[in-house]
Amino acid sequence: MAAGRSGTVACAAPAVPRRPLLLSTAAAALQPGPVRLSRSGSGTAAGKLRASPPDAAQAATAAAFAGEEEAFAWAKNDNRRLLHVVYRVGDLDRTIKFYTECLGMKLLRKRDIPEEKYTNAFLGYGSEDSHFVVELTYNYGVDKYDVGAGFGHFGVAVDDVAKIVELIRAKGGKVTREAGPVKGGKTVIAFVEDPDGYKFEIIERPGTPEPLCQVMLRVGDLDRAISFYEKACGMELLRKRDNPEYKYTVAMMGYGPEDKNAVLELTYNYGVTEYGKGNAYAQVKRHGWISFSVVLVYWSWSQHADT
Ligand SMILES: C[C@@H](O)C(=O)SC[C@H](NC(=O)CC[C@H](N)C(=O)O)C(=O)NCC(=O)O
Ligand SMILES: [Zn+2]
Repeated sequence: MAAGRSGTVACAAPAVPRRPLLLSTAAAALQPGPVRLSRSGSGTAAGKLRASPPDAAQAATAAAFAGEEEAFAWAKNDNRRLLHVVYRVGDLDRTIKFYTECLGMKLLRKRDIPEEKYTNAFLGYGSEDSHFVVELTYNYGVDKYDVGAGFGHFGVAVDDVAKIVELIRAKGGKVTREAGPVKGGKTVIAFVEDPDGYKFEIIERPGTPEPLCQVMLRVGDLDRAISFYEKACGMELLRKRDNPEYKYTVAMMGYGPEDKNAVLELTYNYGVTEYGKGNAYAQVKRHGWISFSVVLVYWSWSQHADT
């Protein structure tokens, strides 16, 4: 059984105002006025996060933010980082084996939620308190997902790309692009695929403190995407580079220098304004877009709502 793939990128914002946070971001532009976040239903992520119009009490709380500018200012002034990226896999042990034996990640924790019929596993290059990690979701009985083109790749920084590529090949991993300088640049990269077909760009960047260094998403309008991640998520545009020879522009967004922090790599391919439903990308973009800000604000809120 296959299902559309979707994923979200979550952030932590350890220090946030102690008032209930209302989602008042570019995402709320889809609904009049600020909206409140809540968990409901029993989606794969232990209840889907929903944004819903506020009732009178919530509207009163919304006064806590004088307006959109203040809400955006909050996003900008917060001390935050990219926390984890969550996506679905068809066989948890198969993926854990590949990520630990071929990509050098550690299994950080695993939790089974039988009542919701899914199991999560967190893997990364260090503790979740200080590193960007992956959160894998296995839904009982779903062994295959439709991986399409809106999601581009994860980036893993290593000391020696060629060596990692040979290790992956020796272990039966799928190398889709041999080690060598990136087209139009100098950085040595390679591409491999994990057992579900998610692409990993192996990037030669010795000594980085954050080996899981990129999530690449293809976007249909780069300026719109940059504005969202700046305004709604408080990210900074770290670098923008046009590659006319290869007809794409890339923008790196994040909360700190690219060589020390995980970043969102937004790729605009000339003339491609959306990544079709057929490959389940629209909801990944929309889902990632909404749940990105929802998870971002929810995470902050949930950390303080009960204190
Ligand atoms: C900055 C670094 O992390 C990159 O990922 S650049 C790699 C480069 N990207 C693209 O070409 C993006 C456009 C492409 N049409 C797409 O949608 O993925 C890349 O993949 N280069 C290929 C190579 O062989 O160098
Ligand atoms: Zn990349």
